[in-house]
Amino acid sequence: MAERIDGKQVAADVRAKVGEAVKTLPGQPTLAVVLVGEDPASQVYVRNKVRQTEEAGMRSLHHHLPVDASQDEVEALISRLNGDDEVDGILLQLPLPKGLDEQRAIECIAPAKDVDGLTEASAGRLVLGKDGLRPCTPTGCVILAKSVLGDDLSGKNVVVIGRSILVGKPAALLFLAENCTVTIAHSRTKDLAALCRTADILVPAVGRPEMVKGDWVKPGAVLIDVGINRIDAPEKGEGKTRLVGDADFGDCEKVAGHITPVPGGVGPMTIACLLRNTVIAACYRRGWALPSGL
Ligand SMILES: Nc1nc2c(c(=O)[nH]1)N[C@@H](CN(C=O)c1ccc(C(=O)N[C@@H](CCC(=O)O)C(=O)O)cc1)CN2
Repeated sequence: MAERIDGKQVAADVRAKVGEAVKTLPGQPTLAVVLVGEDPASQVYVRNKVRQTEEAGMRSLHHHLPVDASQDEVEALISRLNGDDEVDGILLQLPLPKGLDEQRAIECIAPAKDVDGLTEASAGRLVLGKDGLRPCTPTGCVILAKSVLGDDLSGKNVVVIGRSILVGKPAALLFLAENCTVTIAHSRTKDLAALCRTADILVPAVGRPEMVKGDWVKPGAVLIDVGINRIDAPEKGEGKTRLVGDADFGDCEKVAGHITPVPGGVGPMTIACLLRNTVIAACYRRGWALPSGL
C-alpha cells in the first residue's frame, strides 16, 4: 500500500518557515487579495488566504468587487494596487465572473507583484530559467514530490496530465528545472495509460474525477493528484457530496509508492506557496536579502 503524503503537514511546515522568515525582515510584507463576485468556493479560499497571511506575520488587504463589476473596474483596482508602495503582492482570485477577461486582468498586475506567477512576464521568466515568482499549485507539487524523494529529482520521469496555464504547463516547466524528463499529456494523447505507467512521478491535473486508475500507475511511483472534484455521494445521504481527485485513490494506493489524498494533498500547498511568494516579492521589490531556509 502506498504511503500517504500529508499535504496539510507539508503546507504547515512551509507556512512555519515563512513565519520565521518574516520575523527576520526589516519590514512587513503586504498581500492584497482581490475577489470579484460571490463564488462560494472562492470566498472560502480568499478567507483562508487572508487568515494564513496574517498568521504568518504579514499584512493582508482584502478587496471585494461586486459580481457585476466591469473589466475597467477590476483593472482600475489592480492599477491602484500596482501604484501602492505598501503592497508587495497582488492576488486576483480565479475564476472571475462570466463576461470578464481573466488573462487581460492578470496582465494588469505589475510583474514585481505577481505572487500567483501568472503574468506573461512571470511565465516567460520560468520558460527562460530566470528566477522569479512561480505559480503556487505547481510549486506545491514539486515540494510534495521532494518531501518523499529528497531534494534531487534529476532523471525522474514525470508525466503531467493536463496543459492548463494555472497548473499543467508551469508544473511541467518546474519539474524540468529540477532536471526531470517531463512529458505533458492531454486530451489528444494516445494510449494515456501506457504513458502514465512510465512515470516515476505522475501529476494528474485535468479536473476529471477518478480518471487515473491503478493500472495506469507504475509500481512504487509518486502520485501527486492536483484534481479537486466535488461529486455526488449518495452513500452519505441524499444530496450529499464529497471531494475526490483526478486519481481513483482506493485503486491507485494499491500500486503507488506514495500518493497525495484529496482533500489534504496538493490543495493546502497552494496557499502556503502564495505566502512564500509574498515574502519573495517583498524581498525583490524592496531590495531585502532573501531569508535563507524559505
Ligand atoms: N488566483 C488564483 N486562483 C485560483 C487558484 C490559484 O492558485 N490562484 N487555485 C484554485 C483555488 N485555490 C486557491 O486559490 C485553492 C484551492 C483548493 C485549496 C484547498 O486547500 N483545498 C482543500 C479542500 C477544500 C475544500 O474542502 O473544498 C484540499 O484540497 O485539501 C486551496 C486553495 C483556483 N483559483
